[in-house]
Amino acid sequence: MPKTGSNRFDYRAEAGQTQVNRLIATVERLEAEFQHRENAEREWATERGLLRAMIDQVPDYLFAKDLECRFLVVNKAVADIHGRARLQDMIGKTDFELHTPELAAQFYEIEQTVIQSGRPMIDMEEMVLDSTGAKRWLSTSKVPLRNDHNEIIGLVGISRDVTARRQADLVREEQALVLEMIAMNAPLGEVLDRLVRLMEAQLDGVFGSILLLDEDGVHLRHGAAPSLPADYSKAIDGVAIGPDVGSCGTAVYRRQAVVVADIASDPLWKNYSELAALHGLRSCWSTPILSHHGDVLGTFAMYSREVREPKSAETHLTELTTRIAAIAIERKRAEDQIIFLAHHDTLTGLPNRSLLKDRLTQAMLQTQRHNPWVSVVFVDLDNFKTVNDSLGHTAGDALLKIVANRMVDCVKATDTVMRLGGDEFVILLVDQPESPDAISATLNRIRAAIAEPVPFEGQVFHVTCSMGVATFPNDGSDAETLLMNADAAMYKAKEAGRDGFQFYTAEMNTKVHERLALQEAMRHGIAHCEFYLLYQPQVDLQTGRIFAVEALVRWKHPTQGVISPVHFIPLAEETGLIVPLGDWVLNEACRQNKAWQDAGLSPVNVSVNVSGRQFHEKNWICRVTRALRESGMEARYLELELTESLLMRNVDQAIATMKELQALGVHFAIDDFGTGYSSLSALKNLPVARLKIDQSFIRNLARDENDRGIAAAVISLGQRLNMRVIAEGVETDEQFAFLHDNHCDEIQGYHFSRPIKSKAIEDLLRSQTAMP
Ligand SMILES: Nc1nc2c(ncn2[C@@H]2O[C@@H]3COP(=O)(O)O[C@H]4[C@@H](O)[C@H](n5cnc6c(=O)[nH]c(N)nc65)O[C@@H]4COP(=O)(O)O[C@H]3[C@H]2O)c(=O)[nH]1
Repeated sequence: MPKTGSNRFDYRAEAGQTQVNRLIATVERLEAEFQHRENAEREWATERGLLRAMIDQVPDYLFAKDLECRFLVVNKAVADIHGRARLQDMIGKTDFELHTPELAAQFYEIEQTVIQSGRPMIDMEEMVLDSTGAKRWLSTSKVPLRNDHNEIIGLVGISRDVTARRQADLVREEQALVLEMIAMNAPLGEVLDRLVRLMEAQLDGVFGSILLLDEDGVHLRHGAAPSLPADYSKAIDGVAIGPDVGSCGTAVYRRQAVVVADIASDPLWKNYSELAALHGLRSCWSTPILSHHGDVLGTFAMYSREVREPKSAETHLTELTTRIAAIAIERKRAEDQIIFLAHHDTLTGLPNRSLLKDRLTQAMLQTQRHNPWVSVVFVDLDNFKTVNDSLGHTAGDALLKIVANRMVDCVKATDTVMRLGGDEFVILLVDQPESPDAISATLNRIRAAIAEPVPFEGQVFHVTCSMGVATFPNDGSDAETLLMNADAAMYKAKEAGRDGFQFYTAEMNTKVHERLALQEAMRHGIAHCEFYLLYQPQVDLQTGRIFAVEALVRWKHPTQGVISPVHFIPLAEETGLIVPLGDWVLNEACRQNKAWQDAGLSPVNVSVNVSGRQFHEKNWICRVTRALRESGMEARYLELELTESLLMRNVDQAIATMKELQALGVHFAIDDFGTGYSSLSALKNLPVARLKIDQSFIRNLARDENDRGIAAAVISLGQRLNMRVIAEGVETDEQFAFLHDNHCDEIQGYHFSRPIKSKAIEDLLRSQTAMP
């Protein structure tokens, strides 16, 4: 560049160069700065974008509000829950534009507290309605929003949707309440009602209904439907289940859940869609309620006014609630069953003793108002014990059931037949006209019905009954007296020959007292040796010789004189006094027989009657061996007479006991043969040496063709079973001749000798010993 002549120029040029350089530097700096700022802005935009994406993708609700609680920032979740498509639509809004005034005011108050106090609120539970109107539970934290100068300029909030947890908690709490109700025996209707309401509270726009399956297993009955239209519930009450009976009838029929989303078009509802439409019901899903055994107890149905299906959470909740309904129903049924069992006899299903006084008292109260009579009829079966003992308990039970049904069939629906236990029944006849004839007509019907033959497992047996009647108000003014008097009348009917009835009369009470007195006197008599034995000879028909004597007990009462065993043995058996008395008889009979032998008389057997009560004593065998040991009499001279019914009660047990005694040498005879129901096979296995034909067949031999046939058959049967056959109660020459002609082995009866004292037997045996 030229230096001379151009100093100014140079200067200027130099100056210009510096300026340019500076400019360039400035431009470059600006450029760099600009670049830097651009970079920073780009980074900032990226960061903002990331931040936005982040807060929008968080499922929780995030927002910031200014001091007036207007939205400054919201994330997408907030816009969604409020049904806004764009985030901007939320900015500047307050809760008063989004929620009900009450809810908005509540939010406003809380937020102002946060802003003014500067203290955050953490994890508050609050309920909001979403854009669809559904309830949502939020767990919300709100903290103050501050600027760089630490001044509060608003608040920041974050909310989490805890609706599912909250619902589960509520359901659990409600379920616990319902279970508590079940445990506290609340009425079933109330429990089911609560369950339905629980479901309704959880599922929006849904009405619950519980139907119960009737005992007949076919019809559905109303259980609970607090929100369904009452007319609709009424219309479906009693509907029969089937393959196309709406949702519920079909669910029970199929034993599986049935979901009908649109009642109007579903074929399962073809017969009921009109009814549903009438009440605005559009969808129905029904779940069968199953017992823990898998039996259907009813249905749990949810109706809605819209076409819809249950969501999986709803199905889950329905299943859970249905299980609780099952527990409630089963519990109620068990309770009903317990109450029924407590008041009813399990065998016959009739009311039992526990209801008797109550029913009787009620009947008497009614009577006082309307004035007809109430009769209490005590019924006792006459020969039930024989059937039960000889044919076993199954036959006995079957008989009781048949007899119970027959009695029920004979009386009016308003009368009550009750079983007291065993073969004792009480019938309560109410609304009786004041006429003994009308009562007699009813009782005769009952008597005839019971006496009808009873077929059982190929056999036919007969029972009769004895009945005693006491009528209110004449025969007693309270339940207790009436029952006692009816009982006394029944005893009278027994005494009068059974198979009949007696009306109570005042004298009967003395009979009852007499019985009690007799029992007491017998106890005293045993302790004071008032009993003694008579002996009745048993004679061999071929040789005419006495081969045995039967020991028969007598009671010498200090004031009443000698009492026959017919009068005291049944009572002794009933009260258990037969055990000590029977022991005494056995010991005395053995002692006496040994004494005769020791006196040099030809040895005979001694036959002793044994009652069921004695035979079933645990140490019966020991008692017999002790009697033998103490008397010194050989076992082969002892014969024990057991009745046919006693033996048949438990044949195997009887055989075992008998065999043990037989091994010692003791013999056995079956007494009163022909009055029970021995089976031939049982008879064959019994270790019995002798059959005693019951005297009732001998008594009428001369007159009764049947009795002659029976006696002849028993003789032949016994002999074929290798037993000796003895006829008892032989009184007349004709009887004797018949038995002789029919080859009976032995006889016992007044024809030869009455029961006589030991001294008289001694004389008879002595004369026999002297005979060749
Ligand atoms: N009409 C009539 N009767 C006759 C004739 N021959 C005997 N008798 C009676 O018939 C009964 C026979 O005794 P059973 O059938 O064992 O019937 C006995 C027996 O079942 C029971 N019994 C008697 N003593 C005892 C005993 O020591 N223990 C037990 N468990 N029962 C006894 O009392 C029942 C009645 O005994 P009894 O009054 O002594 O009556 C006796 C006897 O006196 C006759 O030709 N005509």
